[in-house]
Amino acid sequence: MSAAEAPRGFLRPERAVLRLARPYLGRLVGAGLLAAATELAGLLLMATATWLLIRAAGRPPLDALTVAIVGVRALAIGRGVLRYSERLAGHDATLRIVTDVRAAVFGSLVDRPAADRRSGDTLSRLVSDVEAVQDLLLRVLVPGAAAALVGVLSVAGAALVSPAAAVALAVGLLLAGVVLPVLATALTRRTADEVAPLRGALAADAIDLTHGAADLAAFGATAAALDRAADRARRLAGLERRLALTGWAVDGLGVLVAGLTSATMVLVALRGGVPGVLVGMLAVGGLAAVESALALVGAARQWTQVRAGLRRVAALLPATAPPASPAPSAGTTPAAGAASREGRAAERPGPDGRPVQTTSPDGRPAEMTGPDGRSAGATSPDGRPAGLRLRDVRVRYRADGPAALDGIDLDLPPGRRVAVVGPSGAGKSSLLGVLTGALRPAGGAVTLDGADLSTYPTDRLPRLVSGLLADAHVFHASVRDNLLLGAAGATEAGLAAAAGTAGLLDWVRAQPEGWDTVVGEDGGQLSGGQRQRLALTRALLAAPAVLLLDEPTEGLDPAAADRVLAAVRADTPAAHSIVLVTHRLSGLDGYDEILVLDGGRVVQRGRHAELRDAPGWYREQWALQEAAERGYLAVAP
Ligand SMILES: Nc1ncnc2c1ncn2[C@@H]1O[C@H](COP(=O)(O)OP(=O)(O)OP(=O)(O)O)[C@@H](O)[C@H]1O
Repeated sequence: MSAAEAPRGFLRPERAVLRLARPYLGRLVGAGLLAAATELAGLLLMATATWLLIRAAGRPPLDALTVAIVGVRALAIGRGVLRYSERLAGHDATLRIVTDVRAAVFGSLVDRPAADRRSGDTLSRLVSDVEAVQDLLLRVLVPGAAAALVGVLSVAGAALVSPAAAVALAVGLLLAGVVLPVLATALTRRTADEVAPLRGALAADAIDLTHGAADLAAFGATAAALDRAADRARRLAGLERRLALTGWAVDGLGVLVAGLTSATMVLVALRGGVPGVLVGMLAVGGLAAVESALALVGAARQWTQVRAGLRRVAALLPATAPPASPAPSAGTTPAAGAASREGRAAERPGPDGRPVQTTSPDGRPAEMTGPDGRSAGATSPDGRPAGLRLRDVRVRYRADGPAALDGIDLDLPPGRRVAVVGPSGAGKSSLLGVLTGALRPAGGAVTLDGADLSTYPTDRLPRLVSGLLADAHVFHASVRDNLLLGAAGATEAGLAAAAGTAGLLDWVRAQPEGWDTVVGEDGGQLSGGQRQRLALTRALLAAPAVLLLDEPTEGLDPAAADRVLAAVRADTPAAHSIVLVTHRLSGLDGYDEILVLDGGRVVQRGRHAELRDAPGWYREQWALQEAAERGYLAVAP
């Protein structure tokens, strides 16, 4: 939720939350009184112990000390009992209130349109944001109220002994309980405001770097993404150091205020002729009172930290302003850095650290180059680069397990379009894994323009061979940033062309934010089909020389799938080859070769018309899909 969604106005979020606390007001006040009694017991304990020590130094008869000795013991034990009771009462009241708040938030979320309910966001509101309510009550309100009450009572107590000392104490308490908390909040607010989104962005980085590792590697963007995450971690560490330093400085000032208050009380009491024993009690009592007021510094810090969560919770509670549409939050665009906006220089650093143009976003074919970056060595008889070649490739995931690929031969000269089909588990995705270099074959040879694929640097290979692989990760970033991952310098016209091919353009244009629409964690704000179209657009925009597509139309209805596949084939530059893995056999008639895999072996290969007429898996599947689709078309609107 954006800050725009938060209810505004003085203490509006706090008031909205506390409205739900009304039925438990008695319990809350009880907890506050117990907290104040605990602090007072501590203060009286110090004062009584001081009186006892000073009197005992004069060796009076034991009878004269008995009451004080019993008082010290009773206060020491009583303070522990009071502290325990206060915790019990405070948590009891707070957990009851939090239960009600959680129920109200849950009810409000359920009533919202599904599009507004991102899973991560929903969970965060129910868990961490509602915990902000708990912190407000237990760490801000209860200790704050207790410190204020103890302050008033201790000033009144001091006034009975010495009005001048009471004035000094009141000034000390104001400094410790009002000025220092305000100062601490003012000094840390801006830094604390930067820390929260940065932590969120770093958490999103962690998810994208793990879940999106395959996609980052496929587009050669791993190093850049790691650099960005490291940079964010460095910035966060710097901010947290600054917060800690400010905290220490404020704590130091607190100790100074306590010492100065106590010293001033002693001086004015002595000048006023107060007896020595009472002066000692004033000095120690003053120290204890200021120390309990210093708890307000921590409470104020806590308050600034929980306000963002409180605002989000308050926005969902009844009788608050209806929430506005969510806006993209800053700092949660991990892929954003990978891809910069149009107009900004957006090149990816090459292996030597200098920027390189990684793709051909305008649709020009990426040039086939050898592992050393120079133009390709081996050429086919007609003089064109030889492209990818697989010979007798074998893949085994476990040494003692069955072969996932067994004796695969494949030629992919530039411009060739090959489809790979077969039953589930036949080895189709494994074949793509071999082509990207992600899977090292146990036997056979994989060459790209005559050079062994494994000799290509990992940052160069993705520019030549990449695409839409299984379970493509969609980053918690804008549509634009998700797309620019594979083609950092792409223009808006390039984005529109690729999105048009994948059938995403109309949706993008219909969004108020257009290319800047944030798609949510793992594309959670998109439908399955939109998510797939986005991943396909990204693959098309990267425009590698060998485009790999693993089930690119998954989640699309048959008619849309046919449209997208035809557009992809038509719009892919003629010199680029395509390897399409699909369960769908329609639309394959334009492919140069279709491989039917089963149990890791090529059981049939040829063009669509040949395979359709030959007995085997392909013909059976074709007949089944035809019949199913005739049924679909008969009922489709
Ligand atoms: N990471 C892995 N570890 C172990 N075995 C694997 C792994 N990935 C795939 N396999 C096995 O290799 C074989 C081929 O799997 P692959 O994913 O290539 O098939 P597929 O044709 O793409 O299947 P589908 O159409 O269901 O996606 C299967 O028997 C599968 O169980």
